[in-house]
Amino acid sequence: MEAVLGRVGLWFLIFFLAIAAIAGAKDSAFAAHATIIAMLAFILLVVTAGRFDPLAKVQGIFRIPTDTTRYDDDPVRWGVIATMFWGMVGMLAGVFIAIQLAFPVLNVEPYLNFGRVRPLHTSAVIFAFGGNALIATSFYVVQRTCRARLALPNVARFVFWGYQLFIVLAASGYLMGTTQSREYAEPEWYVDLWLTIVWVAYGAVFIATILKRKEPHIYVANWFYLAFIITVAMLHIVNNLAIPVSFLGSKSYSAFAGVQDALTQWWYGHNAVGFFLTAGFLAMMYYFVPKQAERPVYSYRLSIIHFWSLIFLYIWAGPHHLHYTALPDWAQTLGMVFSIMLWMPSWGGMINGLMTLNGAWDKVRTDPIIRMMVMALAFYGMSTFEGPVLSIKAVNSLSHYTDWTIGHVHSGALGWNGLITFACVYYLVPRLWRRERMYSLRMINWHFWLATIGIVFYAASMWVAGITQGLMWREYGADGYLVNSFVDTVAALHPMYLMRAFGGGLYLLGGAIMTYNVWMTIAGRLREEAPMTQTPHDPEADRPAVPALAQ
Ligand code: HEM
Ligand code: HEM
Ligand SMILES: [Cu+2]
Repeated sequence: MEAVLGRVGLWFLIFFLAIAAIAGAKDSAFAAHATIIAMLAFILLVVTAGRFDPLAKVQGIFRIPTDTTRYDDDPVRWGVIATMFWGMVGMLAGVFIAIQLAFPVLNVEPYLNFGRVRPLHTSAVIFAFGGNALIATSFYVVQRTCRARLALPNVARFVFWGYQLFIVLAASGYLMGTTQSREYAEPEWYVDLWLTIVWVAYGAVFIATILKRKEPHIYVANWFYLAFIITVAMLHIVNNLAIPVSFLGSKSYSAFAGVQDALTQWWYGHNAVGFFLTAGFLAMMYYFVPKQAERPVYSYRLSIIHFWSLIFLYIWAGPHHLHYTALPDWAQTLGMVFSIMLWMPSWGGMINGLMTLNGAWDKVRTDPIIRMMVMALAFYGMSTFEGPVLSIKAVNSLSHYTDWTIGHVHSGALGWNGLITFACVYYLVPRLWRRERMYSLRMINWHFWLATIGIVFYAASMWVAGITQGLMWREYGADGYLVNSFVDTVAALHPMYLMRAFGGGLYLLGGAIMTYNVWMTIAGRLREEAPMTQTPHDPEADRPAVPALAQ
């Protein structure tokens, strides 16, 4: 009873403070966010006071089995559902902005213009889709590899819900036009503070679980998760150092200015790629690829070597985003050199993943989940080859500001992050909901092909678009004047933008098939379908020869 009263008091306090914040708000976005908090606190207040358990309802709708195993998997199940949900939102936003670039009339002012939906897309896919996948898989993996139940179970639940609140505040903020204008870190100061609290809690749960492990060894996947959690905390805090104009308004000013600010932003931005989109996803690879292939990791020694070299090199490569800017020349060259060196540890990871399939390569033909993992690793290898090439100053003078960068981003994002996440979800759902297998393996195969063909359309059209742009911008006539105006290049890109939108559409369609497949699996259904392999065989030839002779 006292516990209930205590929680009612807490929600009431938050509700009261939020109402006060609405009353004193300096701008409408801050007031809107305070309203969201007030509504949330009010709902939780009523729910707690009424002793009504909405979580039980949610568990029922998603048929979440009550946990009787030795592992605490509820936050993992919610995380998988959140991954699917935000993935669809983010990809839908991606397709929408892709179509906007082909047909500018679709810029619906003010809420759905390109400038507001673009960060919605990038944050939804990276932080909401990727972030939920990382949190969910890390909670799953750390328990298995440490043979320990999740430490601080209540904090783990706070991490999940707190992170969803962060996503909602960030996304709604973008649509209302509040932004710090820092790429991949657009949310304003109070949303950043909230994320800091959630992230520290996340680190606490993860580290505490490792500390109570019953397995003496710390498996390499946990090293990657740990590097991801700690480094992202550091990046997030430093990049977002800012002074709010008012404690009741959304506007703030960065602690840095000029070229220092630029360098801080790309130290952050580049390492968001290195530690969020790479180290975290390599952790997924190190657990789920060996599991699905039923083979040990190819080389444990290689995993250690490429781990340390990856984290040491990544942190210095940020200046490759600032070639030919006010940044000192030596710093640009430093960024370029470290980027080229990064090729090796990156490929170390890819090789370790691919070679884990040694002796199991036939599974690429028979197992659509393995096939997806192999394609993810192939794209990881491709984008980490392309990256060092783009970092070379001579290449960057052509590629920078063009769609080549966008193509590079998406071969990594769609090919590597997207495909490895899908494969992990396909691995997890039957296990988490205790089903025999996914509802349909053939649908996984469809998803694989739609996604792969979609990426090919995306990357190929952006290479052509980028090089076209780059060459048109630097074309001089005999008179010494530029030949093309900017709008000429825009017109030239139209067909490429249509192809990109088409490719993105295929990728999204694959995601929709996956959502259906996951939904049906959770509902406990199994699709009647022919097996995935139809290797022709002669039944006569299979009959043992000896009994025939004995006749
Ligand atoms: C359905 C698939 C997708 C489509 C159609 C799509 C489309 C787009 C478009 C049109 C842009 C803006 C490009 C520009 O400003 O010229 C963009 C940017 C971006 N997208 Fe996607 N996207 C998709 C999926 C994803 C996924 C799954 C991720 C990450 C996991 C991702 C990460 C990014 C990033 C990081 C940027 C910013 C790139 C930069 O600033 O250089 N996208 N996307
Ligand atoms: C060895 C690894 C890699 C290196 C050296 C590298 C290098 C680069 C370079 C030189 C650029 C262009 C900078 C510019 O001209 O503005 C770039 C952009 C980018 N790369 Fe990579 N890349 C690597 C791997 C990846 C991977 C695996 C991903 C995604 C999963 C990725 C995501 C991005 C993003 C999001 C941008 C665009 C940033 C922006 O301007 O908004 N990179 N990268
Ligand atoms: Cu970079």
